[in-house]
Amino acid sequence: MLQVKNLTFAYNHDSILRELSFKVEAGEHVSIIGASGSGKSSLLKLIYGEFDLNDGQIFWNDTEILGPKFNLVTGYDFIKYLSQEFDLMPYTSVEENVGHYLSNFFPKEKKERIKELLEVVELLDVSQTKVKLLSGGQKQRVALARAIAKDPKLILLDEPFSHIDNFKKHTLRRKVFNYFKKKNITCIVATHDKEDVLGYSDRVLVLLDKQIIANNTPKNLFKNPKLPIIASFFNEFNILDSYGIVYAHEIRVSKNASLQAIVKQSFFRGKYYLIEAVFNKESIFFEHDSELPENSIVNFEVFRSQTNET
Ligand SMILES: Nc1ncnc2c1ncn2[C@@H]1O[C@H](COP(=O)(O)OP(=O)(O)OP(=O)(O)O)[C@@H](O)[C@H]1O
Repeated sequence: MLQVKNLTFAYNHDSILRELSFKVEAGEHVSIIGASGSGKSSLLKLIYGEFDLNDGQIFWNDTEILGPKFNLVTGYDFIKYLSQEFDLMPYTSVEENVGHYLSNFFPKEKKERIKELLEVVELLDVSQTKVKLLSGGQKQRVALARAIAKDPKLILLDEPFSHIDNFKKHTLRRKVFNYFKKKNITCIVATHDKEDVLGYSDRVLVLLDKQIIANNTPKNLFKNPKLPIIASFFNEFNILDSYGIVYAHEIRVSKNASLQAIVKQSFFRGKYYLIEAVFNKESIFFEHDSELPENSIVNFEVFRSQTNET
């Protein structure tokens, strides 16, 4: 189990993270979300032991994670950290990069393991290619395979699929996250992408103003977003008097409804249109199954299909 106790950290004078405390159970999948600059990457680096804390402690079971003041070599064998820069060996092949930390004593097993890893990240076809010739997305997948090569106990991923195209992203994400669950690898992911969270994360930590302002399941956060920053992670939303935060999918056009708005624009979104309309002199957004004519008046109501939980 990972335990973060009262962590405070500053790069310079002002702290960027203040008195953070949380636990992550073995095998759990936790996401860290928050605006750009809220400290997600820094928190992962601190858990990895890359910096010294100003205050507080981090433990993996009984081992205290210590920074460079106490360790000559950064990091611990049982933790892998995949940063946004991939840190690969450009002039060697994909296979050699992935096998870099694997023992050479058992060449047959090593080869099989590399094959298994390249299957997970879908790179078998470029196994002999030099890394410098790969695209950004392919490099990210090599880095991912290398990070999981020795089955760490804890893996820290910083926006792990950010460079990967949408064709691959869905299957890759499924394969990688399922692999962690199967191997009971604890995983902490800093992400801006709700697709990394929904359906995969057991819990989400929300960073705001240097602190964790929510620590809950994706379902509870989605159903009951207490703050705009949480709602905005999941969908377009509005703040309406007497309702509070209302997602775009919680507004329904209905002839007999009492609220009225004037349509400004319809945006095609695939399965639906996102409609921008003016209500009480402010823009509101809602989902609708067809385009609506500009300047038409629509009656709408707020409906919430799910009961909110805390
Ligand atoms: N090496 C550094 N030295 C000084 N300040 C830094 C350093 N790295 C990050 N910061 C600052 O710390 C704060 C948190 O940065 P961090 O990269 O952890 O945020 P983030 O939430 O991961 O952002 P993003 O989502 O854009 O990756 C920012 O104000 C950033 O400018």
